[in-house]
Amino acid sequence: MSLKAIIAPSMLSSDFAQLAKEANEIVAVNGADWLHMDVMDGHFVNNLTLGAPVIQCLRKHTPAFLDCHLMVERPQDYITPFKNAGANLFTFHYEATGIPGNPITPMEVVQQVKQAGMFCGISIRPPTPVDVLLDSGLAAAVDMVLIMTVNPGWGGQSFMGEMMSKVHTLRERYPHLLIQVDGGLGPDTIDTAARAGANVIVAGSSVFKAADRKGVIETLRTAVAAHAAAIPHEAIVQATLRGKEQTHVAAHH
Ligand SMILES: O=C(CO)[C@H](O)[C@H](O)COP(=O)(O)O
Repeated sequence: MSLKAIIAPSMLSSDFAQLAKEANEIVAVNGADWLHMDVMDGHFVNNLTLGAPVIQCLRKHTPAFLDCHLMVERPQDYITPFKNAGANLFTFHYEATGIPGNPITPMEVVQQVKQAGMFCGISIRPPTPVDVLLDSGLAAAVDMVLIMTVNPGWGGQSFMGEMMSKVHTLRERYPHLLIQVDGGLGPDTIDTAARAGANVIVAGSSVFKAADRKGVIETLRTAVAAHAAAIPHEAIVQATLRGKEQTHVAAHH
């Protein structure tokens, strides 16, 4: 089965006190593909959310694909804990590496994530130009690029349409790349992102605050599918579909 769009609701907007229930429902009942887990350390961003212990607990309750977005300093310190906790995808920030306090290069982090056996994503904040991912070979080395469409830290912010030029540049250079966008995505902004070439959509408040969560997820999927080709990353597609199927099976027993 092919997949043109990956819809990843941000669990930051769910009820953390009922995380496992919310996670399984959003996949098995509402049709999401991934669970987007916002990991914030209170240093790289001002907010503090969850870490590997919560991922490990959640993994015991759901077989769904766990898309972990690490908004943390020293991302390399989290690779083994997240792998052991059951994360599928480990996305770290370019800006957290290659700096005086953390001189490890982003490419070294990519290699370590892959050696650990996870898919690897790299993210850039709004002020960071997309060029840093191009000639460095980073966009070609990772499984996914995450273009932030808000300043990371909080859900419920407004979508920054001016980030779409980054998505467009990446899509032109890398027709097969998974390009994730995160921040302010919903039915009102999805067409702009889909037209630019995004095919992995994080949506927090627009999904979890909706009366019809399934309808919002379907709207996002349809908009992306209108512009996207089938995702050619076979390993990620298989892991996604396996996670969905097993979540459906578990929910109906
Ligand atoms: O990474 C994030 C914040 O840093 C969140 O994933 C993002 O903001 C999603 O929330 P919303 O869809 O409500 O904007």
